[in-house]
Amino acid sequence: MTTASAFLGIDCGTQGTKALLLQQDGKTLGRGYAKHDIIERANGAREQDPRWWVDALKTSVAAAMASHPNAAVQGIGISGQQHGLVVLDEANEVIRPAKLWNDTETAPQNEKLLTHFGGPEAWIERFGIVPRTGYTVSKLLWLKEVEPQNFARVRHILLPHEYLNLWLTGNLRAEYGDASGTGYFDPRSRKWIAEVLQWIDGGSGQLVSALPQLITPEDAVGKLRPEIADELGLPHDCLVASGGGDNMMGALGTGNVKQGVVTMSLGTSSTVYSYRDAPAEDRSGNVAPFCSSSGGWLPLVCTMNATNVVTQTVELIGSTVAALEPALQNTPPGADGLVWLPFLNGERTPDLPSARGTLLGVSANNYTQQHLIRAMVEGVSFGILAGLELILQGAAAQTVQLIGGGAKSAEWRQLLADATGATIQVPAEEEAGCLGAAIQAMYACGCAAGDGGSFQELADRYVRVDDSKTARPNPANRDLYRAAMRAYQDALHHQYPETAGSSAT
Ligand SMILES: Nc1ncnc2c1ncn2[C@@H]1O[C@H](COP(=O)(O)OP(=O)(O)O)[C@@H](O)[C@H]1O
Ligand SMILES: O=C(CO)[C@@H](O)[C@H](O)COP(=O)(O)O
Repeated sequence: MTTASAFLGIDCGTQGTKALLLQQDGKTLGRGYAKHDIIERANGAREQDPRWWVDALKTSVAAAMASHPNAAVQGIGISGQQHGLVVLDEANEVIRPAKLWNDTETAPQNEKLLTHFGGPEAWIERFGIVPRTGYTVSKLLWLKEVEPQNFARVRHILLPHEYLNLWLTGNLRAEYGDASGTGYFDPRSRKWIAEVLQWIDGGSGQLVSALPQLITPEDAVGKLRPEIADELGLPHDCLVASGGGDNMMGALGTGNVKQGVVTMSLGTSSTVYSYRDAPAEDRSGNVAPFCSSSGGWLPLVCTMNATNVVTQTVELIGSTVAALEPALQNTPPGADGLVWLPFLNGERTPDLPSARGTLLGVSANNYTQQHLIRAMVEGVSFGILAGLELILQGAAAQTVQLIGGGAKSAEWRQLLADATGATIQVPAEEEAGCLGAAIQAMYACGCAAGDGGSFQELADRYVRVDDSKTARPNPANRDLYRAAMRAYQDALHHQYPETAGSSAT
């Protein structure tokens, strides 16, 4: 009897790493999870040591393999939080903790980069992207200015999923999707922007020579290093796919590989994205013009404050995420006038890297824990719903695939359905980043090509909706949410007048 092939999809998110062991027939064989620490400083620094991700990968893979230690794992795909800067010396050793996608300490450096090359319009014309604080590029300039000794030691620059691929295979590689979030990669031509890197390193060539080799998202990075295969208990011929950014892998895992599909993720960040056959061009920088990891593009809007705000709020009131359900049931849309701008650590969209949170409209009749929870969920939601409008370019939302930790909340799903008028669907595989990474591993191993297939064919085979979680809009609530969203926008413009008139709000 031949053993069925299996694939590992691993998602290194901000709060933790998840592993999914999937049999080729679609059966889930196991899952694992390991939490990450995060270094947070009041100046906006958000950092993690890349070696923590390796430890979390080992723990989560061990848990996923626990009940099938002899699974015939043919391929691995790694999905990773985007934009983090991993810097390595000539021995491939980590020089300092990685500054993450939600680090706002580098806002001054981002401003310098924008200005030096002529502002947002000029960036779009010349490079196809407007860098926002959080993208990798400002972290490089920050390192040069603030830690010159560390900068001088840099020989390799990698993103989080690329670092894990290096650990697995020994190979330094990048693929288009995640590379397109660096700010030094032109998403139109799919080439590195040497000019920007040369300005940062003063023309020494240090940074260009530190770039990993680019491969297509269909290519593999290589085979597991034998000692790593032994440590993880995996076959020596197991292939490591290119992997990619967590949003690109989330797209594969939600069937977002053709035009018209919309995915929203409520993780530490909230994101909304929709596959396109042509590059996006948004001169404001609100819509990130990223490449997809399926041959096209993935315009995306990201806010920096989502389930991190949920976690901190429920902890503050000595509760758990279960508190969301009664709070949303027992309070009306608009939270009786309580508005929360949830910018705990600055914001990317709207472009307010130095912003902090604001509670407005506190009164005797809304000063309750349940109102606070509703105002928090509404604040997080209304921010990303403004992004949904940008992604849809004026079209009405019909159906949205909802993923990430927040998708677990039935009342939050209903709020999104009522506020948008769209049907909110949740994929049967909640860990869409893991599924997307496993799908990519299957692709790299020829599981689709063998059938003359494509990512679309694999998505058709493996992506399912969990109908029991579908939320349909209640028209009775639409006007209430319209008013609540207007109140949120008014509060935003009041607090941050520079956002008035911006399309991201
Ligand atoms: N039932 C729930 N309702 C609302 N939020 C939830 C629920 N379950 C988990 N979460 C939130 O989701 C978070 C994890 O989201 P996740 O998408 O895994 O984040 P990341 O990928 O950034 O690590 C948790 O920390 C928690 O705040
Ligand atoms: O910065 C972005 C997208 O541009 C974030 O979406 C990160 O990719 C982090 O993702 P999560 O940890 O929230 O899943």
